[in-house]
Amino acid sequence: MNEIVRIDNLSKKFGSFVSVSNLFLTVNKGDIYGFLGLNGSGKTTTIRMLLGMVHPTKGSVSYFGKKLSDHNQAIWNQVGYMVETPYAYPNLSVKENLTLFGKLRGINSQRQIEETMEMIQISAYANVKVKYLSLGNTQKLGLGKALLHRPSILILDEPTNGLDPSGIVDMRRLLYTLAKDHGVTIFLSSHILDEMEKLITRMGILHHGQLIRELTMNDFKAVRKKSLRLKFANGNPSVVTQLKRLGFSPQTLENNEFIIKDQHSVNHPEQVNKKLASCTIYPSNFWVQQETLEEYFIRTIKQNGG
Ligand SMILES: Nc1ncnc2c1ncn2[C@@H]1O[C@H](COP(=O)(O)OP(=O)(O)OP(=O)(O)O)[C@@H](O)[C@H]1O
Repeated sequence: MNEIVRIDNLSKKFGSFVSVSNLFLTVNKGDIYGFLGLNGSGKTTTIRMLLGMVHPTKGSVSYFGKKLSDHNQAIWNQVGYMVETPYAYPNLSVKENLTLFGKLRGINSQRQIEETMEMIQISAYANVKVKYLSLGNTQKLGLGKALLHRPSILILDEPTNGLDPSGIVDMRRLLYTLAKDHGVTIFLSSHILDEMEKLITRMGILHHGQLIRELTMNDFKAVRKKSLRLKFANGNPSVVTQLKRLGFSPQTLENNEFIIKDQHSVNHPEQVNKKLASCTIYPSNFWVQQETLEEYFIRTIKQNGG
């Protein structure tokens, strides 16, 4: 089945405050779905409803076509999650912790524990007590707990929270490997948009509890703004006139930098370069600037009332 999660008209009110409003969303097999939103936009509330930790005011959540309910506990055999820095016993080693958490889930196979440690790339620390682990490795261990029963989908709320830059990159690579090599579908929220840009295959932007945009990474690559940038080593007051004479409509930035935005030029920078050279205009830097996910996210939020 392609559709793993379906969120259908989901809303949550706390008193009169609407935290999540009329949310429709699907997560398909193989997605690495980035759930993006500012602080307080309703991401955690949604994730808690996905995990049955918060009861929706309205709407439903389904996994594999079956609605989440108290009578359908078997669903949790296929779901793994990490919603906050997960607990581990500090005086037990990584392996002892996973063995213990495995037993609580009815998993007694040492092989499965070893395989889990390989999946989360922590085997080198198998015998290290958890209290001596870095935060990055503690988060990996949390992922290991979530993966012990080999779920089809992993739901993660801010998995890189508190990690240093190298821990963040490590976590991104690990999640990519889990999706690519182990076929795990991932739904995750994060604030670190430049990392998300390198990882996710689809995204939903949540704003004031509403899903204001949903698109694939390929859609994003097609719709993001692009412009041609020219930078000159030295100031030349006639550049703008020369560029206009060549048919361009340049905008001037600081530091002898100019932007050309017309689509033909952006799509054919080599033709622009040729024209410039024919008039002995030689920029020291010449490149196509693409809107980053962070810039696109901020633009989308602003278009929706900021
Ligand atoms: N139990 C609660 N009672 C009252 N209001 C709540 C409760 N839980 C969340 N909220 C409110 O709902 C809104 C959404 O909160 P939520 O934690 O889901 O946002 P978030 O997008 O996860 O933010 P962050 O990125 O800061 O974690 C916030 O305004 C928050 O104050």
